[in-house]
Amino acid sequence: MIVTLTPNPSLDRTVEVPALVRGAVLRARGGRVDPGGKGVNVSRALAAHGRATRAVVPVGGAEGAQLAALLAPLGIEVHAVPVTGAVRANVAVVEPDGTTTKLNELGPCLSGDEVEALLAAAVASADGASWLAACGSLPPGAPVDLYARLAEAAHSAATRLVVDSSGPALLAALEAGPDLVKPNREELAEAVGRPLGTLGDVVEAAAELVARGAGAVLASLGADGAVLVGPDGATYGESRVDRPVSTVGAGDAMLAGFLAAEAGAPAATALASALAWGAAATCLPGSRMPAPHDLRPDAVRLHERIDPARPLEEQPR
Ligand SMILES: Nc1ncnc2c1ncn2[C@@H]1O[C@H](COP(=O)(O)OP(=O)(O)OP(=O)(O)O)[C@@H](O)[C@H]1O
Ligand SMILES: O=P(O)(O)OC[C@@]1(O)O[C@H](CO)[C@@H](O)[C@@H]1O
Repeated sequence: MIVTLTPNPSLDRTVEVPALVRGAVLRARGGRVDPGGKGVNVSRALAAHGRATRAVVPVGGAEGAQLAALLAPLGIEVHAVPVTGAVRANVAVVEPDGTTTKLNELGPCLSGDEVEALLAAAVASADGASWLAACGSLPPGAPVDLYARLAEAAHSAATRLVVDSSGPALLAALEAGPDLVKPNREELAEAVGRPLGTLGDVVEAAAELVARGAGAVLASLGADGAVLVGPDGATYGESRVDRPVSTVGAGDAMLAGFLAAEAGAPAATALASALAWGAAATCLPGSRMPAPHDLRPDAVRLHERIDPARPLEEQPR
């Protein structure tokens, strides 16, 4: 069983437009609504592969009811923690070349009691699980050390903790010694306080997070692939996709692929699985999560040695 905690889930509305024009009224050509939030997506990807997963989420308002309704048929055990505020609605505006602009709401303000109820639900759910994946931004009202507070409970239940977050929540979690963190390039750069222009920069930054408390770092690099840095060194691979349809949730699919393969597997096998799931997600609309028939193991290439001077693609500003 893999348990996910998404303290700030969302209804993800994807809107397709001919071109994004500031200040204009844009008529959508198509769209879709997905249940969202990073941990929810990890659970969706695992469930699409027939893996047992439980998603712990706060649920409130009409959006919360819709989120629960969208999750109900997916084969995910949902542990809904009732909250007063409404679950947020995030919008992704997609242009024909796949360029995606995301508008993420702040999320509802949780009361102290609601935060404690969410933490208690995550701790109880994680008992006996192989992994607890604590993912995404924290809603207003949640303390910055929310993920850090999970570490002790997870470890005393012999459950491994992976944290996929950014900014102060990621920094606070590092100090608590999570087994794994999954920053993307921007989040890793922010955590070490310097830009990352080459693969060597990424490996160095990931090693710094290991030195600061993480058991291992799975750094996702968009079109440049991913690096896994742990006690046994660094492994690098990439997954080439000709025309990505939507990269929203690709990092979540990738983390799910890693966790699904990880039990007892060598680091390279888990990384290859992560890359195959991540690449598959980029070929699907909105934040649709890949099923086994969507996987693209042929797109994955693991590198025997890492070229530290290899430049990374220009990062969009
Ligand atoms: N343009 C692309 N071409 C090929 N693979 C991609 C591309 N973008 C993403 N991927 C795959 O998806 C993985 C995750 O991508 P990325 O680093 O963008 O994650 P992320 O920023 O955490 O995404 P999100 O927050 O939307 O889930 C990459 O490591 C790679 O395997
Ligand atoms: O605002 P956060 O919590 O950082 O990210 C939320 C989000 O952008 O992440 C997922 C894609 O990874 C989407 O389902 C969701 O809308």
